[in-house]
Amino acid sequence: MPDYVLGVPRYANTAPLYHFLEQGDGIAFRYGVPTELNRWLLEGSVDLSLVSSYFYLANADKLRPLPDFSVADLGPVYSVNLFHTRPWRELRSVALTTESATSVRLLRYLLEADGVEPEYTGEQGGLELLERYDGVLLIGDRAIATYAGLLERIPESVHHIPREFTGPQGARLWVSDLSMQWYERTRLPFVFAVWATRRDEPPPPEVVRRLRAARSLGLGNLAAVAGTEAERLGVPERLMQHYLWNFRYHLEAPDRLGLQTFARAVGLPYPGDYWDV
Ligand SMILES: C=C(O[C@@H]1C=C(C(=O)O)C=C[C@H]1O)C(=O)O
Repeated sequence: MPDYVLGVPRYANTAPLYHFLEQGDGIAFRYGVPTELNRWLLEGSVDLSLVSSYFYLANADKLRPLPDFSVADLGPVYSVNLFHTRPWRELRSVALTTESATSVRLLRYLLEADGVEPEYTGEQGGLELLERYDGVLLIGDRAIATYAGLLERIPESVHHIPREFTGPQGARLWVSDLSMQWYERTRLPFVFAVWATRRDEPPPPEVVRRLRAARSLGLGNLAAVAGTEAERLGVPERLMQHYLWNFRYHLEAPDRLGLQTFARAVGLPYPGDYWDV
């Protein structure tokens, strides 16, 4: 039998889900950025994948999620950030990460809601893009590493997260956390990703059992996961721990409501049907 292929973004924020999942015994991983994984799942080159929530919603006629897995947050996420050198309401040009489907759509929604309509350009890169754009949207490892690089010291509490910095050439640099903005508008969690399969290919229960066991181990040993990821990214371990314990990995009722509210916000249907597994 060929291996059952899991699509995994190699991001610190997903590591608690797969750090303790062994490849082998019928399971293989394929790593990619979310936009690649989205495509691979539809094309059939992965079988069960973490996919961008927006991509799932836009393709809900073809995809179906697991009932109890998410990459979500209530309030700040720290790694889905618009870094900008002009105030939010005065943005004219924004460079968008090409790694994400969800955060790109979320940013557009949030800016439109405030009557802001900059020109958007897909770009790969980091803060150096601010030489050419008023803002740059980053997600995942690049976003958390960039944010960590700006911090002078590690905040002691989630209530003390600096949002204003001095950027290149002494200019003001703002960091807008999109999940926090979503929370301020809706008071709901924001779901960034779900595990999904194609609708005609139910997930094998044994694979789901192994995923759940791996998540239990990952969350139960978060310090170990954070240590590995902090070293990989070169960010302080305490910051990585703080970052990871803030995620919601279980797609609970408030997360589903957040997902449904996001669907409505962007004009997509919310099927709300999950695998019974
Ligand atoms: C919160 C994040 O979650 C990720 C964001 C995704 C997206 O925007 O498409 C997809 C997978 C998640 O792991 C992040 O990477 O910062």
